[in-house]
Amino acid sequence: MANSKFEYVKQFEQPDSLLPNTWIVVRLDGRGFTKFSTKYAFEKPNDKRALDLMNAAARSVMSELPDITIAYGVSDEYSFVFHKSCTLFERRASKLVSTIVSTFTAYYIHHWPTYFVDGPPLSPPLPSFDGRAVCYPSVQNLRDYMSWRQVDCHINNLYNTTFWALINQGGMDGTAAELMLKGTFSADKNEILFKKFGINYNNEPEMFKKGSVVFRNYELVEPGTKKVSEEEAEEMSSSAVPEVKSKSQVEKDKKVRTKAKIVVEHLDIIRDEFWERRPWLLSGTPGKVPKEP
Ligand SMILES: Nc1nc2c(ncn2[C@@H]2O[C@H](COP(=O)(O)OP(=O)(O)OP(=O)(O)O)[C@@H](O)[C@H]2O)c(=O)[nH]1
Ligand SMILES: [Mg+2]
Ligand SMILES: [Mg+2]
Repeated sequence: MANSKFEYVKQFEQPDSLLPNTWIVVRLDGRGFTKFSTKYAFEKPNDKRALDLMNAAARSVMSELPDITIAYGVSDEYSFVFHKSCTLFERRASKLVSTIVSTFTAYYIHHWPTYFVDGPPLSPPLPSFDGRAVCYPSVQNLRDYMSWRQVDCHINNLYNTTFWALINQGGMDGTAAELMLKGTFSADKNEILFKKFGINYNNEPEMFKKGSVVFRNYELVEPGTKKVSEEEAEEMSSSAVPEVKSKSQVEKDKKVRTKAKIVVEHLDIIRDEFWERRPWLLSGTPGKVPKEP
């Protein structure tokens, strides 16, 4: 077919492929959730319904996109990780980000009535999310990114738990609570919680303290057996030439991934153990699907 005289406008489209052979993290974040959480009376500082809803939406995203290796969520944000060998959408940033953000938003709204059973139904302005993609060249960089988010979760949660205890149980107003916490360290906050309110921070729900990690579950590897150490994983995935899997291997991996159960856990992802027991997360090759009991 002959080109129309308008077709030249295609030249204005810019390529936006992400750097090959790097880990892609797409992080989304709720737009104006300070206001949104007030509108729907989220419990302070943590609303289990809201977090379970975020996790349900993330799990739905993962089941629609088998290329996602792992996801981590806290508060109104979620990070989705693609293996460095991933070639989905030719690694085009806008396609990856817009697909993840719109799929997540659609499921957030879809699952809303399951988690907010008693409250008012959603009404405009409806929840929306922004998103960005960042490339990390090494396993160490990727793990440091994940650790950064989980440390952030811990710091914010300890602060918020203490802040709201001072207000709800201590009868302080926001300004006084803020002033009291100014310049305090973690140990001080733990002590305030315990001495003033008898709260042992360690006994707070794991989801609040650690955030949520979503991944495909295969048979766990016993530590000390067939584990892939961080160095080995780094070696496996640090080849200068991007790993190219055959089409049939890609299809086979996809089948196994689709079969695997997607789980939501609240685990320490900073320490080695989490990664060592789940070598498939960094190797990119699916593990063995556990037999039904
Ligand atoms: N009460 C309550 N609020 C929450 C909960 N989770 C998230 N939020 C709110 O969501 C906000 C998320 O912070 P940000 O993402 O930094 O801020 P934002 O208001 O969403 O603004 P932008 O992200 O810049 O659009 C928190 O400050 C809380 O106000 C929850 O479980 N309970
Ligand atoms: Mg936000
Ligand atoms: Mg946020």
